Amino acid sequence: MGTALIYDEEMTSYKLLWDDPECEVEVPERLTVSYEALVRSGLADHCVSIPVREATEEEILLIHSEEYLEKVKKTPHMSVQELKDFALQFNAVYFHPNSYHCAKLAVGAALQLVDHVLMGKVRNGMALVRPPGHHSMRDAACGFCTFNNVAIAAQYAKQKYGLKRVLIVDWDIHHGQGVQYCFEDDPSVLYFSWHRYEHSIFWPHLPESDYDAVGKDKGVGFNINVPWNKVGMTNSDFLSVFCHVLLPVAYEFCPELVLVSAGYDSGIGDPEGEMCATPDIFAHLTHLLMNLAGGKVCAVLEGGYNLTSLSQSVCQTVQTLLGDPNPRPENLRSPCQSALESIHCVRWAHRRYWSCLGHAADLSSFQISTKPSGSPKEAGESTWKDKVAVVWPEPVKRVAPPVRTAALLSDEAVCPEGCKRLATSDKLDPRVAGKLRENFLEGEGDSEALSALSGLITLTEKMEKDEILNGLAVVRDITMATACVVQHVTMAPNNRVLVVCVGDGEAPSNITEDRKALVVRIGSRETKQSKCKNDIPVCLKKGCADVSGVIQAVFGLLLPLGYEFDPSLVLLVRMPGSEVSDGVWQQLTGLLQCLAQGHVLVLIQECEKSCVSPTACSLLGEPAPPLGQLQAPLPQDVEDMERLRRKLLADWTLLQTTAADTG
Ligand SMILES: COCC(O)(O)CCCCCNCCCN
Ligand SMILES: [Zn+2]
Repeated sequence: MGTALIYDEEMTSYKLLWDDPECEVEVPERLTVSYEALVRSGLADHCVSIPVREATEEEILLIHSEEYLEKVKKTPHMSVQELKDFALQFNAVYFHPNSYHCAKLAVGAALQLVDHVLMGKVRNGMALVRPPGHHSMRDAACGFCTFNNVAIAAQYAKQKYGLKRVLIVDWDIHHGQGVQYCFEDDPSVLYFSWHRYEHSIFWPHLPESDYDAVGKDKGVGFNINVPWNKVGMTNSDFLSVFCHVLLPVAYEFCPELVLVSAGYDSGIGDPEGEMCATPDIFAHLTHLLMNLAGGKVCAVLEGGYNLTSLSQSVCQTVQTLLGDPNPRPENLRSPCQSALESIHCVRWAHRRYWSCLGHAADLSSFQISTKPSGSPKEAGESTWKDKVAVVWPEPVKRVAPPVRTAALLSDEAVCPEGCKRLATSDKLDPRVAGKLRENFLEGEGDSEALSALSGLITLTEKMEKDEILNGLAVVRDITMATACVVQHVTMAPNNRVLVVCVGDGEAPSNITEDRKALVVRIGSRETKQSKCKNDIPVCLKKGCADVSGVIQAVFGLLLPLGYEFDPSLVLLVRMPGSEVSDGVWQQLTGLLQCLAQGHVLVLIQECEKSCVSPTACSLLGEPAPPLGQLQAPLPQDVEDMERLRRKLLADWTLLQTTAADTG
């Protein structure tokens, strides 16, 4: 199933016809540079091109009032002066004789995307539209927006397809207050937005953009605002919010559709956002959403005003939607204090509504930073032209290896559909063979074990050379196999391997303190083995059968650790007898491909070969099936994980969830 791309140059046929410093950033070139970058990079050719259409009045009226629609319908016939006067009644908008037509196309594009995804014609997709949508309200245009494209799409999806749960992720740097107003009392639409706020001195200066606006009436808990109270937020701040706020809640909510208000003014170089997150971060944000809703992700363009940053970020998003491997996250470091305060506040504000946040530390432990004095920043004070030109490195080229998934299986086993069987090369380098015999086979002449281990070596070497992206191996002795891979990979100077052991059993013995291997074990009991710092056991009372517990561990511990460790290879080991469900296993296999440029090697014990095909599906890029709405994790497990997290804070900064954590 493919990735849809919806674009029509007709949406570039309106622009600002007079002087207005507030609106001059919103230019037609935003769309052309984005589309041209997709064409130039070859990504557009790999997408399924879907035509736009005009939204019908009925569809627009899903969100907007008749009065408002009637007003906007008059704009095509207005003079420039009348357009200017008409715009004055709204906040930060402009109109053009063609903007109504384009606004109907923008809505229609979003609905075309939703139709094709929900009818299963494509897996996911992106709509490049203007005018954007997330500020417009029932009766008003606002912030360059005429109709609320994403809000209409959510309502349309519920009405036409009977969806019960829709997630809207708004990573634009402005608060989509228009979306919040539409759904704040609606528990079927979970709206998440982060936005530049600076304690409301940033536009649109709304108190209801703060973290304590959690929704109303039946909708309490279903509106999540993460205010950025400082500029300069980085990739680390963004990933921390995804791991410690959005994703645990999104998995508990279990949406049937994910809509992304994909604004790229949150990226570096943008004059509105003034943030520092680099374009490749959008590959990770997209990837982390792609195992929700069975992969049904619809990204709809909102803002983004630095044409270079915008076009690079759009390409990063589409390339990930297409399933290409993610770039390795560059030099992640600690989230800043202000971001940690925001994370702490929003987790605390939602602690009663989401069981995954139930243990969020209360706010008494620190004073929220004083709201700085200072008047709201108004346009003209330092228009975007005055801002210092920001530069950043071109994102690394992301090339999908010729073979996506290789399988190392016993001769009689059937190779899963789509995988390439790895021939256990009998021409093994005699030195390697000698080493393997010496280290792992105690010299016994077990040629089958030797060929299995040598097959593993071959697999890892082919991944290192980017000949294959990922792989799975069915082995007889999983502990030996793990130790063999760890030893081989860590021989190379700047290689690092993240070992994720799912289920009980002893971790490989050869884990050293040199931070070239990090082992995270998710199981049911503390193993007796003395643990070095790089061997982290996560204990769940009910073991890996506990879906909520495993998901809690994945987002609260495993992914932050994995991102900070930044391995060159992920080794995912399914310990024999682990009661992990195929669904959870597939989620893990899918999510962990966000690390190590997707180089994930899965080890499965011979007796567990029934999970070979679900594993292969995930390694081939199939989205994992939804897990269902999650129950609360066991309080005991939550406490144990919290204690473990606090213990690890000294060495791992991405585990922080409160400003007090650095104490
Ligand atoms: C969905 O629209 C995309 C967007 O969120 O980027 C629009 C931002 C409007 C920003 C308006 N600035 C007013 C500055 C006042 N000093
Ligand atoms: Zn914006």
